[in-house]
Amino acid sequence: MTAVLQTQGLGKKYGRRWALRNCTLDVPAGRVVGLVGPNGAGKTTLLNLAVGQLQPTSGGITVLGGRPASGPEQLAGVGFVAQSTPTYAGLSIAEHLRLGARLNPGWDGAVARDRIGRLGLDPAQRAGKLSGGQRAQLALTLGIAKRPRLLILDEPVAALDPLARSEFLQVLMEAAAEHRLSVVLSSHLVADLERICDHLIVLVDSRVQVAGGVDELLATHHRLTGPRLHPVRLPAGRHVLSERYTDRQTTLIVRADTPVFDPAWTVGPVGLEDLVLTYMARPTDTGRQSALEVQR
Ligand SMILES: Nc1ncnc2c1ncn2[C@@H]1O[C@H](COP(=O)(O)OP(=O)(O)OP(=O)(O)O)[C@@H](O)[C@H]1O
Repeated sequence: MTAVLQTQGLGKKYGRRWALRNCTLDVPAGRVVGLVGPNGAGKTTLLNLAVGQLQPTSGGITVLGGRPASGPEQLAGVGFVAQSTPTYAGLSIAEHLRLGARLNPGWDGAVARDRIGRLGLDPAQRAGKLSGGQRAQLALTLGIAKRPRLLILDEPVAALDPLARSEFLQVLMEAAAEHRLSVVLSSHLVADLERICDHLIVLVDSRVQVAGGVDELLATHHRLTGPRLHPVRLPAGRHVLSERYTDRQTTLIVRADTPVFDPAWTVGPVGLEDLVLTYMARPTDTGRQSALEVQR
């Protein structure tokens, strides 16, 4: 697997407090990768380290094979749409595009103008007068027209209404396919991630709880329902991730790399939302990357 972003024991401390600690992960190239995890898991810290806006306190991070923001090639290769989708309120859309052209050697003016046209935005409009959704689209346009190899987006759609969110994700999906971008997108909205991501990383307390292709994750996780049994015994190779009991019934979420055929259990699929919630609820495995990594 070629990785566009790799961390090894990465940590960032603010004063005496760790925002990210001992984080080890790989982000594969050529994928749209969803980064999900609870509040405070360290997602924003990780993404800011990846774009060189923060410096690590410990451990290492490699982006596109080099140190983040370490030179012109690195800076040109990585696009970033931050949480607040920052734009300059006093500048018009056209001025943003001119600024983009000045600052980015690989700037694709035709892509930028085409996207602004397709969005129906007036180039003379000031960014400060745009709606939240339009501002997010402008920030995304700047990120795409830079023609990076890796585009990183930190919760870009959190403040958008469902329609604006859907339009934003549509543009992102089109750009990822058209320009063969590697994308890392953090979000709490699993349904959105399911729509556009082909790879998922669940980060809890700086640790990767599970990572893998979305199809593989869905194929290897199952909901087993059966009579109340305690303790539960399953054949080797099945990892029980969660157990729920009622008076009569046991429900398990299980990871199994081979199909589960067991007459004692009714086997059903697990949706991505439930899968993410299951891993978010599990205690973190301190000190090493989760053994539950699913590779293509
Ligand atoms: N500038 C800062 N100064 C001090 N502590 C910080 C700072 N930024 C983040 N933290 C702390 O670091 C931890 C990780 O924060 P981070 O924003 O990276 O998490 P997150 O996973 O992005 O959370 P969310 O989903 O809420 O955006 C949190 O406990 C947070 O309070």
